[in-house]
Amino acid sequence: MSDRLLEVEDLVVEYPVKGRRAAPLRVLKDVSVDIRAGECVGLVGESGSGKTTLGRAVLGLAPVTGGSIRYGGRDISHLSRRERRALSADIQVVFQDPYTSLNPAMTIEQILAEPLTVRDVDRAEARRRVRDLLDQVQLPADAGNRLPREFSGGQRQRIAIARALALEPRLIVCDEPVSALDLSTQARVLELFKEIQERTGVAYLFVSHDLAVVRHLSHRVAVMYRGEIVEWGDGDQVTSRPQHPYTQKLLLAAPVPDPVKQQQRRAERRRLLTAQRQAGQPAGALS
Ligand SMILES: Nc1ncnc2c1ncn2[C@@H]1O[C@H](COP(=O)(O)OP(=O)(O)OP(=O)(O)O)[C@@H](O)[C@H]1O
Repeated sequence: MSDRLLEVEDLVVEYPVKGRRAAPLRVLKDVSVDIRAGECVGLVGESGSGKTTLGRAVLGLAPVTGGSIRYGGRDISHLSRRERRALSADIQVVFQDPYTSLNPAMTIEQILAEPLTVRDVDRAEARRRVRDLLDQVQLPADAGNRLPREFSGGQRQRIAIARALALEPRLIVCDEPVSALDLSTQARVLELFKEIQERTGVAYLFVSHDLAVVRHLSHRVAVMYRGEIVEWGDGDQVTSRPQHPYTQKLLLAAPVPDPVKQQQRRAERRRLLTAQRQAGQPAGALS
């Protein structure tokens, strides 16, 4: 049996375009990637490259027009609503914006208990589980009585993570979960993601435009460019010694705290762009 939890093979996602003869917009082109149980796979690429669409396809929220997505060996590319709902205990999501992803009218306890009570967990048990979830994301027990607006961005993202953990999923699609946070909050929330993964063995598909964020967590990394995966492999290899010119540019564009290193990278980036221009290659989106 395969040790793959999720297998995406030759995936194509297309959106219809208005106009009778217009060809559909092909957003993902034969994308193949897989995630093992307990693994973090980072998905990087610039804005519009198709990262979110891949995450949405895994969640059943994007139209799959070719290829397949298998979870635990079962094809989940075209599930009915009922089948998809049953799968939501296994595959969860944390969205980018902690300000819009939590219902502002519900208390934190109601938000965290909802997925449990929908599945007939009794109220006393749900209350116990909510306390445990708050503890897992390092929020105090009395946070349950409060509303989302009473929390900072980082705390709200902790609540969103707790909600995703409520049903003990095996896979969480994390769609830019730290990019709306300031740098020091980002670091703390990333540590939390890491700690949860080590403790629970949950797998992540971790979407980010920021190679530094992905490097911190990912066992393997896939790099997307214009709807295709251009590089895919071991996280250290891809983020430190990338082979594809697009990944090299992505790496060189990442901010570096050390100004000397930053200057070296700028010089290296200029050399790379000049070499590409001389070789007659297109400069690419990052130039
Ligand atoms: N519902 C939709 N209908 C039509 N086109 C769409 C739809 N959703 C996404 N697209 C297009 O698909 C392409 C990829 O978008 P996607 O959001 O997956 O990129 P991304 O890499 O996640 O970018 P970002 O980092 O900005 O979120 C874009 O050109 C986008 O305009």
